This record gives sequence, structure tokens and C-alpha cells, in this order.
Amino acid sequence: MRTILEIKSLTMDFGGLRALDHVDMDINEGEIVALIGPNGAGKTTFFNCITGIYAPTEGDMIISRPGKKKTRINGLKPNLVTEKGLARTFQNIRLFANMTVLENVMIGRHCRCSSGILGAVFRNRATVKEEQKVVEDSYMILEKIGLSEYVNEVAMNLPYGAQRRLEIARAMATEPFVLLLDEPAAGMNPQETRELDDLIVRLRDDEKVSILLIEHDMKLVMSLSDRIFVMDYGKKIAQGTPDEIKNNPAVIKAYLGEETDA
Ligand SMILES: Nc1ncnc2c1ncn2[C@@H]1O[C@H](COP(=O)(O)OP(=O)(O)OP(=O)(O)O)[C@@H](O)[C@H]1O
Repeated sequence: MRTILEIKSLTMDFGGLRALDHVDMDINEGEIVALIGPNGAGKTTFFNCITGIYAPTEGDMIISRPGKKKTRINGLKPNLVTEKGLARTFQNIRLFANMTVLENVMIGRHCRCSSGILGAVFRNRATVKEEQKVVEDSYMILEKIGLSEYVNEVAMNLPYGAQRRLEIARAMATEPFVLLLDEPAAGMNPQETRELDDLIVRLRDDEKVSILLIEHDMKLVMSLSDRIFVMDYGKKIAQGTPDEIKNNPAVIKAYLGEETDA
């Protein structure tokens, strides 16, 4: 299997607090990988390092987009990380609440456009054509993600589950090869969570993205993931298939605390 994201010895200090402590991880092409761990384990910090929000104290982050050569992404700003093909969603919904569903996706799509400020000001034929394409592509993405019925709705008026899916649509609009989802099922009802499960598998199978997700819903994690990485206090404490993780004593201890020793 081909590795497309390789994280080596990732370490992040916030003053005296070591939020990540030499964490290794890899994701293969076509995999759905979950990152789990108790609150404060360092999962979001891990995402923030990969996506350029934090510059890690130590370690290496290497991507290998199919058809492109290996690239180190340490030190790249978030917009450049997105351009390289890593897109993410956030723990708390971060949509442009007063814009329509279509506009939210178009904003994501713009990172793949070539017309710059001059094009926007003078609006030559190439710019107009490119804008038309952005609209068409955005419609197509919304259809794939099952949001066509809401195209012209203002984002904040959407049901909660649809807002979370819209975040995924906006991330997909940037044409990623790795999609990072930070607690995508948070706050969803069981029906919405089932739909999310289907959507994530569909994105992997049809859109050929590999997926790394942070998630607390263990039922979803166990059903979706090819592999699971477990963190606790900034360290990776286990990795393996769902069955291996379910029965791993270190994982059980991290989640349940010392009581399991009794
Ligand atoms: N910007 C920051 N400055 C200082 N400390 C931080 C910062 N961001 C995170 N931390 C600390 O780093 C540790 C890991 O936090 P992080 O949010 O990555 O955990 P998490 O596993 O995502 O938790 P949760 O499941 O609750 O979202 C925590 O102790 C947290 O307080």
C-alpha cells in the first residue's frame, strides 16, 4: 500500500506543556483512519500542526499526493497546505453563516482558480469563464454530498446535520487527496450519524480521498475505520484495526482510568 501522509516524531510544546510528544503516524491511499483518545489527549493539536495552524516544535510531516513527488509540509501556512491537497473541517461549525450554501462551497472552490485580483477587477473573458466553472463545479459537489435541495438557502438556516455536511462539501471543493474531519458527528442524531457514515465511505470510494477523522462516537469509529490511532496525554499509545483497538488493555485503561485494574 502507498503511504500518502507520513508524520514522524511530531512534537508540540505550549510553554511548559507538551501537547504532542513524538507522535508517528501514517495514512495509506484509500484508507479511513481514526484518531481517538480522551479529552485533552492532543488530537486537535495534531490536526492543527498538520494543517499549518501551529508550527510544530519538532518532527516531520510529509505528503505524497498521487502523481506528485514527496513534499515536506512543515512551516506551510494553512492556505498553502490546502493547496497541496489537505482539507479539513473543524470541531465547531465554521461556515459563513449569512452566505448561501452555494456561496460557501464556491469560496472553497476559489483556491483552485487561477485568476487573481486583476482578473476580478477587470473581469476579462477568461475570468468570467472560470467563474462560471466555479458555479458549475460547486453545484456538482453539493449534489454529491446530498445538499442540492439547499443550494440557495442561507447556511445558518440549514438543519444541523446539513450544516456539518456543508462543511465537508466546502472542504471537498478544494480538491483534497486527504480530508481531515474534526469530530464530524458531534451533536448529530443517530439518523444524521448514519448518513455521515455513508457519506464518508462514498467520498473515499467515489472521490478517492483518504480520510483522517477525530471522533468520540465509538460506534461510528469502529464501523468506519480501517485503522485507528489512539492518543493519551500527547503520546500515541496504540494503533491497529478496530478489533485490535477494542481489546487493547492500554486503550481500555486510558478510557476507563485506573478502575480497570480492579
Ligand atoms: N493554543 C494552546 N495553548 C496552550 N495549550 C493548548 C493549546 N491548544 C491545546 N492546548 C493544550 O494541549 C492539550 C491537548 O489539547 P487538544 O485540544 O489537542 O486535545 P484533544 O485531544 O483535541 O481534546 P478534545 O477531545 O477535548 O477536543 C490540552 O492540555 C490543551 O489544554
